Amino acid sequence: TGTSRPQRMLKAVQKNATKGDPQSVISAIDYYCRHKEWAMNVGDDKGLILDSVLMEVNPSTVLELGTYCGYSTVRIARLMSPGSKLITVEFNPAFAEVARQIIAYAGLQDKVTLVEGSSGDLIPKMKERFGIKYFDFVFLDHWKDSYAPDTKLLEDCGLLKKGTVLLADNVICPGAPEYLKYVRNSPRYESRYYKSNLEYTKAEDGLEKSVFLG
Ligand SMILES: O=c1[nH]cnc2c(O)cc(-c3ccc(F)cc3)c(-c3ccc(F)cc3)c12
Ligand SMILES: [Mg+2]
Repeated sequence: TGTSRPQRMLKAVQKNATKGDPQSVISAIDYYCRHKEWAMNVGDDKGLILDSVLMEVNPSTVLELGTYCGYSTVRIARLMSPGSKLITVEFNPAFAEVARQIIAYAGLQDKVTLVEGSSGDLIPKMKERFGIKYFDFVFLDHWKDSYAPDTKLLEDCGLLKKGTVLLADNVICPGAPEYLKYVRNSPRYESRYYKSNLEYTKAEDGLEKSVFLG
């Protein structure tokens, strides 16, 4: 055994980024994944769309499903106002361990609570464990088959309010057809597709933005 891809990504951040500078962490990861070793970060193309939707919402509470190495966690938290909170859920302990270090290297650990476990188990515990009433913004980037069930679970747990924005990665590649059917056909959502590219490639992918109407 040797190092894992996430561990090599962390090394690249520690070598090439400046501690406490989130933009340099983002650039170091994008450079590494574009020129050295591909990895499933949302990336710089889709990342610009994530940034603009996030800034439009200016959320006080954010839920991220799927931390991986913390790239999108850093992208989101760097744009959040003082006092706002981001909860990010990661199932894989090895990913979570690297993500904690990348988030800390960016200096964003005070805004971010990283929780290890399954989204299906953790979503019903958000209110009691983290004192969350509602999420203003949800970034779905964990596993395509979980997007629809987890969205219904967020509704059932009363964690969405009128105006909450859901933004889902990979709705084309690898694709989340059941999720798209759900949010595009439900009268409770206003949805639109942002066409882009699969991270660090020329393949098409995109983000689906869905506003909960209450
Ligand atoms: O699973 C993912 N979660 C969150 N974001 C992902 C992402 O941004 C990209 C990919 C992805 C990987 C390889 C490829 F050729 C195309 C797309 C995946 C993914 C899909 C199927 C897999 F079997 C394992 C990874 C994920
Ligand atoms: Mg993704």
